[in-house]
Amino acid sequence: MEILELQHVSKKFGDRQVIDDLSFQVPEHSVFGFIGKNGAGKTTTMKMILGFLQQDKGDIFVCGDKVSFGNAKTNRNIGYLPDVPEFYSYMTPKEYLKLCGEITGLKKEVISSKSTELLEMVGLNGVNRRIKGFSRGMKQRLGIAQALLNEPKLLICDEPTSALDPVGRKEILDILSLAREKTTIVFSTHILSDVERICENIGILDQGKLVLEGRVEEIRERYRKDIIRIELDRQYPGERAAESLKKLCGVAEVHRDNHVLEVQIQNGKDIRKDILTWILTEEIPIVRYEIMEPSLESVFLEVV
Ligand SMILES: Nc1ncnc2c1ncn2[C@@H]1O[C@H](COP(=O)(O)OP(=O)(O)OP(=O)(O)O)[C@@H](O)[C@H]1O
Repeated sequence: MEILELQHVSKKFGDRQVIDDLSFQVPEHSVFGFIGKNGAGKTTTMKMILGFLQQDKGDIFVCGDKVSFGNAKTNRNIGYLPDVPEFYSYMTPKEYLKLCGEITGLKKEVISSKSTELLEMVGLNGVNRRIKGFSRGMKQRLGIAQALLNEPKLLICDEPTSALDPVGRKEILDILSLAREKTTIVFSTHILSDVERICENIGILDQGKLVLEGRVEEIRERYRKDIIRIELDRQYPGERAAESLKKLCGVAEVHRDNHVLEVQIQNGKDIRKDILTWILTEEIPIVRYEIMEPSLESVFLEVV
């Protein structure tokens, strides 16, 4: 089942077309990376999904129900983590979750057990300090616990890792990986290594249009460039190896950076075995032989 579906959504601010005929679907229990440069339209899209902003054209469905501007009905299925979550800073995490649970009408026992479970999950159980002294990472973790309190079917996170250091980012990504067992996650970002770590599906937004969408594995396969990287022993003359490789049938180009050769293979040819045979027959001393996978970063730079 699709938890989120956008159909031909468009939005203008004044004369500026910020979202342009945007359509995508997010299947249940997946993590969808919504990628785009600053100003690409990610936050605008999230606000329309939450019914905070009205689109000019198109429809949005959450768990099959149509989102209508200003009506919070579909938001009962959504947990939202804004990029900079705000809290009552004089409260402790437990007090804050209790307040949130009471506002949304959860039963006392449910609030207590869910708070303990979620604070445990985000590594804040037993932290009885006021939120005021929390680091950014701790605030993001508490924000995730709060967003999951109502057991939403969809968790929307707006740039949850952008302001964090590598340790804080890893903590958030680990927590989101755990949360995906209970919910479906859409998270916006421009940090592509984060996406590679936890997303099955991505959509790349550029100037309000979705320029690429699909499963990460399939996209990598589609953008594979058939490059083989060979690292030679430093004693061996790299130039001689490069010249010899260029003569091999099926090699399109050889780029050399000192003792590292990058071999571009002609389209559609599979000469991996021939290169290995060449290494053996020419007695080329190698340190490493690697078939290069395209990174999402290189794909991103190619499509935007
Ligand atoms: N209320 C508004 N009125 C006018 N223009 C707006 C409004 N909100 C956003 N914009 C413009 O729309 C464009 C998309 O903004 P949006 O915040 O959706 O981008 P984003 O992808 O989330 O970027 P960032 O990563 O910087 O948050 C930007 O050019 C922004 O200046």
